[in-house]
Amino acid sequence: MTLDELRDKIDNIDDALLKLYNERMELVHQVGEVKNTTGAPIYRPEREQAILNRLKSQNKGKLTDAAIDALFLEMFAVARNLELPEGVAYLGPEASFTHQAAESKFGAMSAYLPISSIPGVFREVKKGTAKFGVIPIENSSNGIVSDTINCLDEYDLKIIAEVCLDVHMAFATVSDDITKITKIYSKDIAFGQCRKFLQDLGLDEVEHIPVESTVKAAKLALKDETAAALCPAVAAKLNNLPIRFNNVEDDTNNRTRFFIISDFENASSGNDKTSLLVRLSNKPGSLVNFLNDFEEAHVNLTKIKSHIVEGESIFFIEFHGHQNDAHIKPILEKHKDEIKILGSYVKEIDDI
Ligand SMILES: C=C(O[C@@H]1C=C(C(=O)O)C=C[C@H]1O)C(=O)O
Repeated sequence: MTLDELRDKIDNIDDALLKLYNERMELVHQVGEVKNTTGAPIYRPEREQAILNRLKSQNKGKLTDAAIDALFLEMFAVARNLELPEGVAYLGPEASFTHQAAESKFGAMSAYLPISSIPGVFREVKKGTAKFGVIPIENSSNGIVSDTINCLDEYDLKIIAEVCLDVHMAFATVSDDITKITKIYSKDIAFGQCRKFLQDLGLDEVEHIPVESTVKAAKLALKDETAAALCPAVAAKLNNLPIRFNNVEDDTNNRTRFFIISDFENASSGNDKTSLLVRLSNKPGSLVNFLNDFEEAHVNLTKIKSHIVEGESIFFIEFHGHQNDAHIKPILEKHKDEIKILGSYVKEIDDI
């Protein structure tokens, strides 16, 4: 086929897609009307996951699973935004990893609100400035984010989804001669994450200047030919700062898990995880007794971390299943005075 013939065929497919998209949006609108009569939330992550699973299982074409996610998640986000524009507060600044996590769920059409602290994200969702909040919960190298646990304890909001991102750092500078670099800007934690790379390039001895965000690091490095930034590739691109090396972190499996919080509870998807905060009485065996109930019901516990809130020890616990599942509900009911259910949501990963 000639180029023109191929392009004619593509144009015909795009025309058909446009018609189908509009037909689909009309149906989503009708679903929205049904939801409005009952006050049900527009966003249903478990329904979106079911659609993605179905499509992936029947897919026979060139699209990979990741490509199906990318195309359809964006379409879901567009559909929801046509129904009700979504405000998404995230731990900023722009181009932070949390921003990337937010965009992976809420697409290009949502109204994003960068917030400078984790408690600030919770406050804005509670006030209703934003319908959704996105915050980090744990990193594979640095562990649990205490601020997030404290806020989950303090605020009456629900975890409605989890997102896991690979965390990669880039080394970016306007200089084309690495030996002329005299200072490196980044977040304090990132210098430690890239220590071996800096040693290998003889950059461990130059001045390391910690700044509040990697985006700020990129901005500062742009103005100075003797400076470089350690920052996510998107932060460098956003500031037109040339990337010299990609993936410079020591642990290339470095991952961060994020929670999406809102003011509603998800229905069961059949593939869920639940997070709890547990305050047990200070008696011998109370933790073992609590955990035994899960074992007896064959519930797969995936995480247990102790955490101190205002001098008091609490446990952050996660398990496979939904809070309304028949084998889980009685356990949560039995311990209702000791637990705070933080949310049940579609399981994206087994554990970080
Ligand atoms: C249309 C619905 O609402 C939203 C949009 C969806 C979609 O575009 O398919 C799916 C789930 C919801 O987030 C629905 O709940 O079915």
